[in-house]
Amino acid sequence: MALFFELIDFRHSHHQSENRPINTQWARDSLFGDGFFTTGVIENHQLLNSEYHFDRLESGARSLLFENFDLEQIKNTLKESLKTIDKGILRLSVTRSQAERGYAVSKQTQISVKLVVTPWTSPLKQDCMAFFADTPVSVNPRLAGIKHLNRLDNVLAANECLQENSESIMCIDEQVVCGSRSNLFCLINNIWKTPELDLAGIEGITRARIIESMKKQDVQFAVTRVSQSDLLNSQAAFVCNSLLGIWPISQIEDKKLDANLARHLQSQLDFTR
Ligand SMILES: C=C(O[C@@H]1C=C(C(=O)O)C=C[C@H]1N)C(=O)O
Repeated sequence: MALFFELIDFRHSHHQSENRPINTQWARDSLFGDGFFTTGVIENHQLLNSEYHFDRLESGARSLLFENFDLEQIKNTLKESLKTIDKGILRLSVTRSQAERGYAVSKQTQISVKLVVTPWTSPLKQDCMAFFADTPVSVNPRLAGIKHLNRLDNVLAANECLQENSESIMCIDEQVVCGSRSNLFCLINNIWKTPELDLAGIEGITRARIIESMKKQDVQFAVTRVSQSDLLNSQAAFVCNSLLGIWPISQIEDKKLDANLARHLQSQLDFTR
């Protein structure tokens, strides 16, 4: 496949750096993964669980020091955009560009928001077959929890999945953190445990909604350290994300799990995506 080359020569730009037009600035998403995003389901012209998505965007802007981040403008633009879109999958990405090169964020940055909508695809009918990824999850307490644009560890872990209904479980040494594209819960001694995300991983919207439902329904749960041995010896487990909802795991490595216990929880919580 032919390569696509692009040469950008800023040397003779007549614009002073502070007011260089956006199309001649350094786009920091492609250069450094500088930005954050959210992925959600559009139904009846609405972003499902929108408040959770907006909270995530607010948190990402705060954590990555995106000054002058205007969430209200995003909400209004999204509302207008969805007037012509009744159903689909939304990816909303936020990044910034600037005239100066280098890692440091300049005083004059231009924030840009990209909305990409793709057709809705129903989740798989088969249960999830999970395995421990060879790719470790990236550890950084300052970035833990944020759905930032630096997802190469997830990319490599997702590429380890050889079947459509498989999910690779990303770890820090023996500690389970998340799936390549999901969060994880497992049932141990009748307590649903989900890994703490203080060092790595993404605080998923679906994970947050499940925890809230568990609190309301008085289902025993814990946000805690989960070892690979804990998961292998669990009664049941599932992964979740904004597109999958709850996806029961029927096998982790060569250990069979009771996927019906995850389905029972789903009906107990009356949880839909
Ligand atoms: C990476 C995106 O979204 C995440 C990835 C998946 C996936 O790979 O199936 C699904 C939902 C999100 N956790 C994205 O570009 O939307």
